[in-house]
Amino acid sequence: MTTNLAIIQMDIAYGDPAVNRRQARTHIKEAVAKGGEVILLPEMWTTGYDLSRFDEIAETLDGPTHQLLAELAENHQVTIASSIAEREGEDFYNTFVVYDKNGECCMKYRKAHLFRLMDEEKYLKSGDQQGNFQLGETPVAGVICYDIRFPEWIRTHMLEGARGLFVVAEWPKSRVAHWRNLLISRAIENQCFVIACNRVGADPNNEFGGHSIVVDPWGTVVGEAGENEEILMVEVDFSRVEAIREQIPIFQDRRPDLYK
Ligand SMILES: O=C(O)CCC(=O)C(=O)O
Repeated sequence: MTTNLAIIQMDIAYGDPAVNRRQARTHIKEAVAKGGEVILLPEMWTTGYDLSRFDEIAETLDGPTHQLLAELAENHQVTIASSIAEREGEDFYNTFVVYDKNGECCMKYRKAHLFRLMDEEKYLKSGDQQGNFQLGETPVAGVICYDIRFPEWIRTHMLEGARGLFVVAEWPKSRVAHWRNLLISRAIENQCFVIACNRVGADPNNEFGGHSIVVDPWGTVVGEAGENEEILMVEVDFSRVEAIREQIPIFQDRRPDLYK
């Protein structure tokens, strides 16, 4: 059975959640009209990296963005995933959330590796839980941007049985070659689908690179966006993962007695 993915590669209005919610609503409706069943938006798409204003613009998990995502997921019977600037008391997190077809938040993952180059560690707290979840019958996982530089963290999710890795990002244009190579490597070494959404446009500090991408468990790029706004549509068959894991059984051949 196949799944239709819609990856919304959008620009983000810096520090303006109301504008971004309006844009996202339009993009999500277009993604649904194109047949998207699982819809992915970029990292912290409501706020961008306006970290010093998080006191004003980050949301609790029942805030307006969450209400919007729950409403759209339920009304259109789709799954919607992305990360949102989360407020909990006086603390802030970069949090991956997934809304299922019932409009329920079925997964919450707080970014584990904070990215110093963009000052995340000065404003945010890191999470310490994994991002595994179920997409219907298929076990998958979600991580955020810089997390993909930590293969051991991705492998930890794969050892729980994940067959797909969803990645949301605000990855700068200057390192798009790293983005592509890291994502392709994570797909090959874990024999899983990698489904990654980056933003485009610029904020006061960075220009962002786009190139949202879907890589299959053999490491082949099966869909890739350019450097402008677009909705990347890709159909995937998660059962391919089993076939490739049988062909080259790396999970059986691991030597955890030699390494973690
Ligand atoms: O690792 C990188 O080069 C980019 C990471 C990043 O932009 C982030 O985690 O927000």
